[in-house]
Amino acid sequence: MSLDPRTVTVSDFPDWLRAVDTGFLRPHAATQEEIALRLTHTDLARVQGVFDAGRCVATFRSFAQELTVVGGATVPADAITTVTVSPTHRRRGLLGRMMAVDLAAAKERGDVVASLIAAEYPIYGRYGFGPAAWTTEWEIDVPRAGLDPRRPVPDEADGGRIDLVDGDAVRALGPELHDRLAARQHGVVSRGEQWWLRSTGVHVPASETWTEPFYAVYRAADGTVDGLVTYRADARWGDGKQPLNTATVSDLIAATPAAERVLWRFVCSVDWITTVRTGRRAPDDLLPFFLPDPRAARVVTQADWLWLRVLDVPRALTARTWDTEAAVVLEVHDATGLTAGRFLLDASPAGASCAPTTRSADLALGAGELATLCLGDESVARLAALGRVDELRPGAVTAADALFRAPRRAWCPDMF
Ligand SMILES: CC(=O)SCCNC(=O)CCNC(=O)[C@H](O)C(C)(C)COP(=O)(O)OP(=O)(O)OC[C@H]1O[C@@H](n2cnc3c(N)ncnc32)[C@H](O)[C@@H]1OP(=O)(O)O
Repeated sequence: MSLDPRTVTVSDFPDWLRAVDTGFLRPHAATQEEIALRLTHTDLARVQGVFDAGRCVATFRSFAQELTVVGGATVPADAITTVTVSPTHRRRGLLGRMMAVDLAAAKERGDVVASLIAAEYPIYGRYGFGPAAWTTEWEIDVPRAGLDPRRPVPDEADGGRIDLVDGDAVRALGPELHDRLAARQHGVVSRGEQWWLRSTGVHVPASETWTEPFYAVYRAADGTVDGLVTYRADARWGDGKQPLNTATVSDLIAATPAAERVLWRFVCSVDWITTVRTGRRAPDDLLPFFLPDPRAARVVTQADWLWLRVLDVPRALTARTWDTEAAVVLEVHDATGLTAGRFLLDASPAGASCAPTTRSADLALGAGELATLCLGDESVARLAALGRVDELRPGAVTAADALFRAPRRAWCPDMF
């Protein structure tokens, strides 16, 4: 089999899109207009394909992204997406080949991490990725929640207000609000203009069906837009006259916990809504505790979500903040060589330094474990108990465990 791996050209692009649809098991429906539109915002230099007798059989794309790390700073990330290999060509190393090309380019460019949402858990660990942010979805049994249906939301004491708005308003208000979320929540990834156009129904691929959602913004007492929720409702009735509607939230972002509280209570207060599906939230989301009976929020999904791969150890570890003080020498094993080495991390609440060292190592770990730890969402002690972090100096696990932890869980609200 003579295969041609290459960077995709404009003339390759329609067949490349066809191959993506094949890999993701969906009917190929892209129109000429859609293909032309996608080309306007696709950096072809970062689109790879493998061709067999002129036909695309493998796809891979990356794009520039900013990732918020612990403490609110952002680092440049190499966001990987649309990874597919045709079922006729799987398990011949095509993904491995495309991944190596992309990660080498990302490292060369100066990206600090690579990021992706893994379709299946077993795929990406071998490339040095690890799950760095998990996600939880709840279903709220509204009648059980104990909220008072006679009260307006927000109540008068709040002083703020909620307005139903349209997609134009969301595109106007959303980016600034999202910037404020990103500044306070590690794990958040940047949303470019395309994200807003797609999520408000302006640019929807032909393979997807668009249903116009409801959008509501929360303005605090001083008029600042502090929150935005997007939800859709079904039309289920029991006995023909008993409303049993479910509201499914596709996005709820807020700049303050007070705004989160008002918006969740608002969705639960909509007449006819008896069930609320929350969409992807952080595992430690405040949501259940906004309800008088937190047990009314039942976990329906809990899973790994954002996977990271560290490309630059010193920059990944110095960009974040640290709540305690410790110096630890990490021996990083990385079969690809991208980050292998021994690094002295000297961290304190005042800042951190991290650089290659010849000192003896305190802890040994793989690149995937480092990725899993870097947003503070996993415990060093747990990884040590699993045999995935080796303690080389007594006490190092305890010290590193306290050091790496973040006050709140990481949260990546987006699929990309
Ligand atoms: C970020 C994203 O886009 S996530 C979406 C990923 N894509 C999909 O899930 C679509 C359906 N699946 C596919 O298209 C393909 O099976 C892919 C892309 C996942 C893998 O492509 P392949 O070319 O078969 O992978 P490749 O041959 O390079 O395999 C590399 C290794 O990963 C392993 N591997 C690949 N996919 C899987 C999987 N789904 N489960 C377990 N192991 C896997 C292979 O066995 C191989 O292992 P080895 O190195 O020990 O021999």
